[in-house]
Amino acid sequence: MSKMRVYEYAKEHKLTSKEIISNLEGLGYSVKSHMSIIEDNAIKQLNKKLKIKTVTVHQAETAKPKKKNEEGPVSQTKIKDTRANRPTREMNEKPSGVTKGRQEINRKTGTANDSSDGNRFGGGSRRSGGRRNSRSNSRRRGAQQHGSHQRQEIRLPEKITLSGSLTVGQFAEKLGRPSTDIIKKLMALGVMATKNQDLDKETVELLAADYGVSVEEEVVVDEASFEDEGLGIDEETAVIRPPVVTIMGHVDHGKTTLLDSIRHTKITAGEAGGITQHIGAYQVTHDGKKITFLDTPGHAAFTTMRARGAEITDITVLVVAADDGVMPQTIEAIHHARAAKVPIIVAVNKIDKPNANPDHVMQELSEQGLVPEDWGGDTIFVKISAKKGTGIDDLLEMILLVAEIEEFKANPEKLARGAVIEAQLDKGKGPVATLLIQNGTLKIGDPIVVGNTFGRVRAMVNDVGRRVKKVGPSTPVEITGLNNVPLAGDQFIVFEDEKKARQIGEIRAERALITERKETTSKVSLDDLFEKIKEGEMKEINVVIKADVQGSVEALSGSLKKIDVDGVKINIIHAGVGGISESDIILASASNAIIIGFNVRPDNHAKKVAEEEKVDIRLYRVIYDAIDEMEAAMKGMLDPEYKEKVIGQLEVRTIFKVSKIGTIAGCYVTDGKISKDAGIRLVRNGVVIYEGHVDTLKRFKDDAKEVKSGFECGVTLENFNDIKEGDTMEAYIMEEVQPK
Ligand SMILES: Nc1nc2c(ncn2[C@@H]2O[C@H](COP(=O)(O)OP(=O)(O)OP(=O)(O)O)[C@@H](O)[C@H]2O)c(=O)[nH]1
Repeated sequence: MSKMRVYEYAKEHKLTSKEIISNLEGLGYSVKSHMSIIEDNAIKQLNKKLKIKTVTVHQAETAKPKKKNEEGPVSQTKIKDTRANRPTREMNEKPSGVTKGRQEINRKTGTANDSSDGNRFGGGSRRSGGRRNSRSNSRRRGAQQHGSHQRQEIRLPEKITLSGSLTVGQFAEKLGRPSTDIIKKLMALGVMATKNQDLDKETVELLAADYGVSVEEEVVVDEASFEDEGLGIDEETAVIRPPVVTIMGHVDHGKTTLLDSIRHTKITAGEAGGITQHIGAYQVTHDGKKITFLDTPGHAAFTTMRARGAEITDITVLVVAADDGVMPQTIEAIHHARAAKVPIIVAVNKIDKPNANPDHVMQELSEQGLVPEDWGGDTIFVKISAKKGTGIDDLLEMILLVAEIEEFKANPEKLARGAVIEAQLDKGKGPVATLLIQNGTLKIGDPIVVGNTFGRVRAMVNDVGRRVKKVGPSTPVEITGLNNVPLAGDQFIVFEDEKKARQIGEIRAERALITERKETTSKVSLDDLFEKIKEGEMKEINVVIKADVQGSVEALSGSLKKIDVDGVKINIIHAGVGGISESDIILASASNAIIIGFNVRPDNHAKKVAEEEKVDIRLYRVIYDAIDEMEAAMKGMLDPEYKEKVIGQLEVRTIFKVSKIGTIAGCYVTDGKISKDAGIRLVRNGVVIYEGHVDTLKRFKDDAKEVKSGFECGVTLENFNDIKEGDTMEAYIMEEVQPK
């Protein structure tokens, strides 16, 4: 028997590398990793042991503590006891509305601003009490001996719960007291309140304290910030999911070639025959196991996703060309993968090249801390030729091996969660987004919130262009049915009902708008603007874009930037979320820009300023209308090319000299026509002796716009009187050459 690696032995015996490692360790061997070599002797011992002890190993496995993605069930509410005993000082810091009344309360009752005195509302008898409200709760709840409480027969609750604010009526209901009691109490304290008036948290707490009732604050989990919850992976029910792999490396080292090579040789079994479709990610099957590859190589995309909070990559394949070695972007890629704590597999590419030097690559990478297993390290190196397809199977096998060790898991039975890989606006389909399912299963019809937009999954198409009805974890799928275009890296969540999805989607859009507004108000700078205008000679149209959500802003900016009509481009000087404001108008006015509003309108003040400043505001509800109109406007804006078109010929038959007017040529139109706005070339004996414009054109005594062939007319020329009988006139116009 010869020696073999741990994973090879595991594969042969249909066990996991982990199991083999723990068995070897049980036999007293020290094993570094799944790539470690097992010597002949150990194999013999292992064979012997496994026959007897396989069961034990499994038991040991199940008893192990859970490792990754360990999260408890997501609880909806957390109860926090805020005990109604707040320092009076806080009240004085917030003098507004109902809250303001409490300041007066303190003055009236003469209660000291001191938290040790809990009886802020009580008046005479209370003031001498000096007890802390929270401590006196039970006594008061019981006998209700003092003041108005004596008359109340219904027992007060021990505590009430509060989330946000309560109306007077709601508060009364919670206490089991008539609203009038509460209103009276507030009145006594100098606050005039109606039943429907909102009481803020502090007021509720103070009133409750006065009744000796404690207040528990219900902290509702903010469902609109679903990113904060994590993916909700439940280890108890989680099952293994395919790994998601990103390929990184230096320019020209073969990332794209590798992605293509894997895709073409390994299209998901059963899906062969489908039409390869670029949706930003694809899945292949190797040894009956799936692997998902993100189709956008390079760390820019990887980092953009991460910057947006989406951590979708499980494994990084670092491509290094064997004929070029470690390059700046190779090192960058290592840093990015490390920052994301993603395991790295090195693919030493282009080994088919005569000058390939894989050892050199290994040595250079060792210096970066990626030491090959053969050299005692723990980094997997695979030698490949992406071009020739060499070593692709080995690479896939290593990816599956790492996946086996890492145990990437998800709960297919849950509602789907995940991230956007890419998204765009399709002319026919509307917003289209490729989603990667990270947990749960996504189904047609699912109400979904994606980034700051929402919708209902209308259709799903997989990476080979097939329509699918549901997709599980680690699967990329292109969906339609969203209201707007999300951004790559945005996260998504499916809700049970559409109403909820809409509600959450709207909250998120609103929040994004507020954040955006805060950011943009400080960004606008006229100085920058003038700098930009001074730059270069290139003709460009300045545009300010305002839209309802960030997705639309980006979709619109992206499409407008792509418009290029004979070298004239659109220059977006400012783009933001929110209504069109005065500052947008001023900006547009100063930079001679057009404002494009998508699903937003200018407020009245902005409208007025726009009129004064003569700023053009264009409002659209369909992104494509905006783009089409801009393009058309740009065609009109180009310096038009003109060519002359002769429209008529005239003969000068008589001359009238009129002192005040000058020379009137009595003409006959021999061909075509003459029009008032035509250009005229006066030709005498084949020589052009005048070129200019018609001054007056008359039929008998009346002004005429045009006179056609076969008719007579009187013509005077602009600043020219030397017209003679027998001259001919050529009438022409300049015609714009339409751009193709
Ligand atoms: N001989 C050989 N050439 C290869 C191999 N893999 C890629 N190439 C060639 O290397 C060049 C660059 O390959 P790409 O796949 O475009 O490299 P990339 O890393 O995606 O490059 P960027 O997209 O520019 O970052 C192409 O001409 C490929 O044909 C290989 O295994 N052997």
